[in-house]
Amino acid sequence: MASTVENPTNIPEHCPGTDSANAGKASACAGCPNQQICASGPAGPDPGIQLVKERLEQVRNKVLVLSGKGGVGKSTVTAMLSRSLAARDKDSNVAVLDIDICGPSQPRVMGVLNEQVHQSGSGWSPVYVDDNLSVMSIGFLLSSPDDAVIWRGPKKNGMIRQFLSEVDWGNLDYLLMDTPPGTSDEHLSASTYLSQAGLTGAVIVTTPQEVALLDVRKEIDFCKKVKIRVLGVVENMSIFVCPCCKRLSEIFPATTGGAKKMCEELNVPFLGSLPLDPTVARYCDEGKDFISELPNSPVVQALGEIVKKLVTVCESREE
Ligand SMILES: Nc1ncnc2c1ncn2[C@@H]1O[C@H](COP(=O)(O)OP(=O)(O)OP(=O)(O)O)[C@@H](O)[C@H]1O
Repeated sequence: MASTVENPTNIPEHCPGTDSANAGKASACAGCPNQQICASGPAGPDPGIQLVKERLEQVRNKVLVLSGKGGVGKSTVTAMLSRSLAARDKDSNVAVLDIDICGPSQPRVMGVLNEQVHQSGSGWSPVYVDDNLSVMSIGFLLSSPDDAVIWRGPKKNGMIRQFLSEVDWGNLDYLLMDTPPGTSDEHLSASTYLSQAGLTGAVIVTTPQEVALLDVRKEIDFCKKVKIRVLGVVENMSIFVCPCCKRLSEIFPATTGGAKKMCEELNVPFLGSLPLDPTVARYCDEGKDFISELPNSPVVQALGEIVKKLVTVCESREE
């Protein structure tokens, strides 16, 4: 669990966590390369919090991407936002950290499925999608994309700590962190480790129907409880434009007014809506950059507006 861990697979499955009174002393600790460090350290705030703060000092905006429900397009939106942020200013540096430990999607969506990460003296090197766009994901550490990651909380916690404290991102303008749906171990770990590092806030992705919005309200409540600023809500798959007849259909009807109305009620920024476009799904499955290939698509146009708002919201904190 400490910064000296050489290989994340060394972390015992039932690791009690470094801030546990049992750290280094539990039966699960036997054989762990960090047993002595954990046993000798004071049980108190995790030293990883300071390591993360130091490592992310040169990352200007740290943004969590959250969703209440699964399958609403959070990973897709994370990838789209990162590509769009990187494309709008070639002098900026953007990165995606995939902390969806059990369901990493970023290697596929970003088109770097078979890449591997390398370790250097200054930490893990992320995988570069473009000169100014990089990705780190547990997917790069698995021997096959079909491998299942079946880990309990403390082990996920250790992995997230490593990702946040040991990746050599260099100078970054935006680090977008793709999380699993809901509010689980990964979210708690990330919010704890980022607590001193100056987390900019969270973007929440939803679809328009009430069943998804219900969970977004819980996500917003989670953010309030752990003091994460809600940067805004993106409504994904809001409308479907038929590629043949151009008719508009609401595949997921906004029976209660959709995300915009909810944002007004809860007084959080609404960043915009993205249409449902089968080309997007196909391009993401193939890991292709549709932003540069389909600049006139309604999704890319809408994305441009969302990114503009997101940048304004992020910069407003930096005054
Ligand atoms: N705007 C869109 N138009 C068309 N397809 C989309 C759009 N957004 C997402 N999709 C597709 O919807 C599916 C689910 O998206 P994605 O994997 O990003 O969801 P998710 O919320 O990250 O899911 P989970 O967190 O449960 O893994 C994917 O096949 C993706 O290509």
